[in-house]
Amino acid sequence: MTASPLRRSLPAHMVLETNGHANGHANSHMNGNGGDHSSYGTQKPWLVQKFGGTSIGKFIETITGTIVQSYLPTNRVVVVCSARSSESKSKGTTNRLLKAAASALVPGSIDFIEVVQEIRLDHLDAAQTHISSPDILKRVQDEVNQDCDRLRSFLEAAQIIEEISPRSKDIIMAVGEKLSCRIVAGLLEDRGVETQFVNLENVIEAVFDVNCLDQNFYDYLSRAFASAVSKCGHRVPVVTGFFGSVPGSLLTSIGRGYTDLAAALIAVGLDAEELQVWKEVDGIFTADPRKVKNARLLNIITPEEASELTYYGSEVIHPFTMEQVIRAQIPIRIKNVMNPVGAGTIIFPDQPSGVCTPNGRNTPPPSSKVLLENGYQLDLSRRHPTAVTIKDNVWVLNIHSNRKSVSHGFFAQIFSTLDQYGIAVDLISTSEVHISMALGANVNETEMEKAIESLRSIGTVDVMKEMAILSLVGKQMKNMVGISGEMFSTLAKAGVNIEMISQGASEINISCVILERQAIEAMNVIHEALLSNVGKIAQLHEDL
Ligand SMILES: Nc1ncnc2c1ncn2[C@@H]1O[C@H](COP(=O)(O)OP(=O)(O)O)[C@@H](O)[C@H]1O
Ligand SMILES: N[C@@H](CC(=O)OP(=O)(O)O)C(=O)O
Repeated sequence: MTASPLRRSLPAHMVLETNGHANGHANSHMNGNGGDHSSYGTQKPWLVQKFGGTSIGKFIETITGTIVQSYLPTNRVVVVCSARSSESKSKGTTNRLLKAAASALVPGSIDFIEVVQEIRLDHLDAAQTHISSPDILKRVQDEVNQDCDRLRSFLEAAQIIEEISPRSKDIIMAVGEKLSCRIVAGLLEDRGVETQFVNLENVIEAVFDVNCLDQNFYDYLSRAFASAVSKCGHRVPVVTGFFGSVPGSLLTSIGRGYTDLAAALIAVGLDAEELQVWKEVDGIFTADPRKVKNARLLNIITPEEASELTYYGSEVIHPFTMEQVIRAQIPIRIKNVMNPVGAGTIIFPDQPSGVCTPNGRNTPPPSSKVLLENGYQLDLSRRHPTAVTIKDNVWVLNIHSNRKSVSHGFFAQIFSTLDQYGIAVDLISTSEVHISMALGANVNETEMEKAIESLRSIGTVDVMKEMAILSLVGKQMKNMVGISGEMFSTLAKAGVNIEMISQGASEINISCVILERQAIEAMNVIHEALLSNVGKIAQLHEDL
């Protein structure tokens, strides 16, 4: 066990040396006394902590006064910040910045000036409220004012040229993470922790093809990020979760929630012992705890399960995060800023022993065993589903081919049309002349209508809106005879009409499309039947 009150020990193999191969370039700025490259603490393992925007907005005192500090005796901590949201993400700084960008494009509009001022005041107010040292406060205020002045000039220039490219939008969005880091670093300094502000905005120097954001790209990023972070010496790096310049733009290529990925890549580059994603929920539950009263906290979950859950509605962590960290065999732990002593949920692979990691290291035996030996009460061998999730706001498209002959080319035409309008398909079910697709309606409605119009040249198209995808996820489900039968008969008994079924594309997920208005009820009955009494369910499958 380590000295920290908040964490339990991790397997010895996860305590690793500092990365020696980082070769990226950092645009880091000194905060305070400058960098110290002394060897202080170099033996301590790296721990990467990512804090979401609403956590920084609401719980900055706990983060800077308790959470970060409690790990300093045992770890070299890296703090990665999202843009602040003082109420909810929808009213947060990133959304305000995107609103300002849109308003700057309206000729003659001065709304963006007001938005910049709101952002400025929000951050100045946070600094004033929480920082007691006049010197530190003055420095943070100057930094906030400078960032906001630059932002305003940038938006004014954009209005003159009447253009905001995807790259410019990224530059605008980056201000959110910079301001957030200024405040967090200032508060930590105020509480006696030496910090260094690290801006990842200009770290990517190599040119990558937008169509080729492959593993080489992510490996490059993790090296570059680690290089920037490891220049901080004994200071705690406070790192912008924004990183640029991603080919095709960060917003388009990675999407919102990119800070999780930044933290994951830093953890990989530093060979960290753990990546902690701090949220306002105790971890990953058997169902959304806001919607299912009896949802249980899961102490461990595999990355595959976590990915399925995030893609299908339980967006606890950005889906790209898992693969990167897991490739490097680094556990991810979801923890709650409102309950820092809680163990959280650990996301960790259950690969067989002796698997070689990409850097050639021979990994020790499977995680659950190793973790158990080290004091965790974890078990990945559950013989019941792991969780149920719903994704709302889904559209279903049923297309019936108007061809009278063989159907080749039918699917190709459909997918090229969807591609043209940037529409992603969540679920699919087909016959030779018929296709049903569930589409996550995060797409632009106008684009969707245009795509549907275009698809009508291929066949008859029926559209159903206000649908939801219900997914039952579990690593062990492939071995559970009759589980889909139980799922669908449970739904039938509750009077839930099933529009479409998809099973088999992923061995660990059974999904169906239902009416959105029945989604919460459906999730609750499935939870009650298949996830509440897990002892009984396991026994049932043992008997089968
Ligand atoms: N299976 C699940 N386990 C935990 N949280 C879930 C799950 N499904 C959905 N959620 C929701 O995801 C949200 C994630 O936590 P939160 O920190 O509040 O989000 P954000 O970082 O987006 O502000 C929670 O509000 C929770 O209700
Ligand atoms: N600020 C960004 C990045 C992010 O990761 O946010 P959060 O960690 O609060 O989900 C966004 O709003 O998308």
